[in-house]
Amino acid sequence: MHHDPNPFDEGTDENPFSNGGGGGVGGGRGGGGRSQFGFRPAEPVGFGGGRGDATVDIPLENMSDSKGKAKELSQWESDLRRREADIKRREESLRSGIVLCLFWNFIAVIVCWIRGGDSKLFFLATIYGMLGIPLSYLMWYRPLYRAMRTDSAFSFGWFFLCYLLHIGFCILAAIAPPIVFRGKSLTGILAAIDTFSDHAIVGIFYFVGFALFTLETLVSIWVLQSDIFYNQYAEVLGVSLLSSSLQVSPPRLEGRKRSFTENNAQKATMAICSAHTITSLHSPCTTFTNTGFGQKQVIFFTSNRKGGRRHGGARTCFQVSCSVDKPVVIGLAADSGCGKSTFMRRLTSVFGGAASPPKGGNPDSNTLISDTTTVICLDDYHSLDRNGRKEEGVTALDPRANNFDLMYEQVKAIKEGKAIEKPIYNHVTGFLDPPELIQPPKIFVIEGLHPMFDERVRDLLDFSIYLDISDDVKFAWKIQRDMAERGHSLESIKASIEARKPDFDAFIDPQKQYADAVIEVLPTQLIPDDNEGKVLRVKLIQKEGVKNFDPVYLFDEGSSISWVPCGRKLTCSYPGIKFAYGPDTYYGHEVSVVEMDGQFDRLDELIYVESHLSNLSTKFYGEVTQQMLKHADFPGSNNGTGLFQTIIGLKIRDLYEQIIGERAGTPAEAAKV
Ligand SMILES: Nc1ncnc2c1ncn2[C@@H]1O[C@H](COP(=O)(O)OP(=O)(O)OP(=O)(O)O)[C@@H](O)[C@H]1O
Ligand SMILES: O=C(CO)[C@H](O)[C@H](O)COP(=O)(O)O
Repeated sequence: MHHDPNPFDEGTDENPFSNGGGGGVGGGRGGGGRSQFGFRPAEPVGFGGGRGDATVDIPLENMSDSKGKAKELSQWESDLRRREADIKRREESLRSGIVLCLFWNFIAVIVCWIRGGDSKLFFLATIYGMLGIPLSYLMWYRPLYRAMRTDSAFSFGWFFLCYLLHIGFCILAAIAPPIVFRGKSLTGILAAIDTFSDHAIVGIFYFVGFALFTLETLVSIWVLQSDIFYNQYAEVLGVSLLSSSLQVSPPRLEGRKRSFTENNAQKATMAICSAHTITSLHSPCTTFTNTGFGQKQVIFFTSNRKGGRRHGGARTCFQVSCSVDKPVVIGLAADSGCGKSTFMRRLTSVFGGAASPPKGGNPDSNTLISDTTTVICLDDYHSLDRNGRKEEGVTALDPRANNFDLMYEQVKAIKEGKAIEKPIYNHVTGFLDPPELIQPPKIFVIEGLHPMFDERVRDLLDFSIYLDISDDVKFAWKIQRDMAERGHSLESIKASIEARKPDFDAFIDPQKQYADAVIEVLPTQLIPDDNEGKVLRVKLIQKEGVKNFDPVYLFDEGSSISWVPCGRKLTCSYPGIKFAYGPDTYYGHEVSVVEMDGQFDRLDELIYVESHLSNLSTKFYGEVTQQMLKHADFPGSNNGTGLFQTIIGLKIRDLYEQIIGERAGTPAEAAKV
């Protein structure tokens, strides 16, 4: 009999090995309909009963990688220092210029006085010189210097006003209108013409003075109006605002540089910056800050050599949006030996890197760091070491053996972008080792027994996952690992599982009600009375209504579906593969459940299954299959555990990108990793 179990696909053969066949799309959402697919009380998901200005943004690059970010900021600062030196040099030449002008004015007036001019001219020229030279220092050179050193807008404003007065005086001197003593106290053009007709020598002195004042005027105006000057200053201002928004002190460039580049992790607060090019009709690019998002964000436009190009009247500027780096925090709960490490390896791989323990640190550290993620193990918050637990007669699962206050304080600190000194529980010795320094990453994962146990810690999580491994499967996995890899006897493994069971039920298992996604691993239903535990039935239980998380679905969102993909497009050997999808309730929450029972024969054919799943948050067609093939040797790659762990990894990447996009006030696209 041919029965097409997939109503949406032509030519899919029935799975000759499946127990009961596919059955097509479940009819209706009534009890009978769903129980058919394993979503009903007969086989509850578990579940606690009941139901349920003309700008165009062009993403240029993302600087939120912490190493890239530090490098970028360090390059930025050295560029800034160079530009600051440029501004200072220019201002120094201008001040030397006015000193020269006034000195020459003094000489020229003395020559004029000697050639029969009025002695009062000499006194006036002396006053100009004596006042002008110190005033230029006090009124604009020093304010500029101060503005650069203290980032004070007031100093900058004062400098600007005095600088305009300086330019005004230079113009007046270069013209020398015949107001006082026929203007001869200043060596401007009118006085030069006047004196030249009387005494050619004096006239020449005056003409030179006129040339000097004119040059000083022109250079001063050029410097002031120059885009470079303006934007350099804007940049000085912008970076100082950025630095102050990051609470970096002292507010000197040297101080900032130290903070950003010397890995002074305890004090420095990191920023996530997204750089975009923006085509702006404003010219030049303007500087502004946006102190939204809890006073922690600064956005400014700036032009530089790379970004300050003009395109048909519009200017391409850099827009740099920075927000204080508050890592996205993920919680992963599971009992020991339930696949947390395997899941973490899959997650890290989704972000394109491998994780390793902190370099040069404790070789028994439980922490894994990659470019994007830092995974800490909550075992490090055991307050009692192995002996301590023995003496007190408590297991590691008992809250009394764990320091939740410290866990909360430290997860909170990381979430605020601060580094922490986290303790280490040494699984080799059973002692608590000296702490290790943990820097805030992009994604901070807390994995272990209790990530959702303490309400304060739970509230810090942006997303939470629970790996729910049924007792039989857990037992099989534990035996496999602890006997083969850790040399434990079968009896000791059994005894350990039994001893932990009451505390597991009391303190670990209840956390699954808080999880945004649960991966539930059960024995297969495809083999009647299976007791081998090799073939698994795995459910991905996804909470509805979680911010930045759109549940994955099969075929048709919200419907109930049972699907046997085996046939022409997917090779299956006994006992075949069966998928199901449908809505349900889980601890009173609306959930969507995707289920896979069985295992893949050929991983490359997974693309066929992938193409029928939606909302996968992949970046390209086939990414799930690619990830699975990449890690074909990881435990669970041939079944739903690997598939759903990979999918959750992609969803976490998507969630991260959305959160960062929101925080930086830029399109989520900009935060893509
Ligand atoms: N999806 C899977 N399919 C089959 N076996 C698995 C799967 N995941 C894990 N295992 C088995 O369980 C063992 C423990 O996995 P893993 O080290 O990832 O768990 P863990 O939760 O990190 O353990 P622990 O907390 O004790 O360090 C693995 O060695 C493997 O034998
Ligand atoms: O449940 C556990 C989580 O990994 C461990 O058993 C607990 O951390 C104690 O470790 P150990 O047995 O090495 O003293």
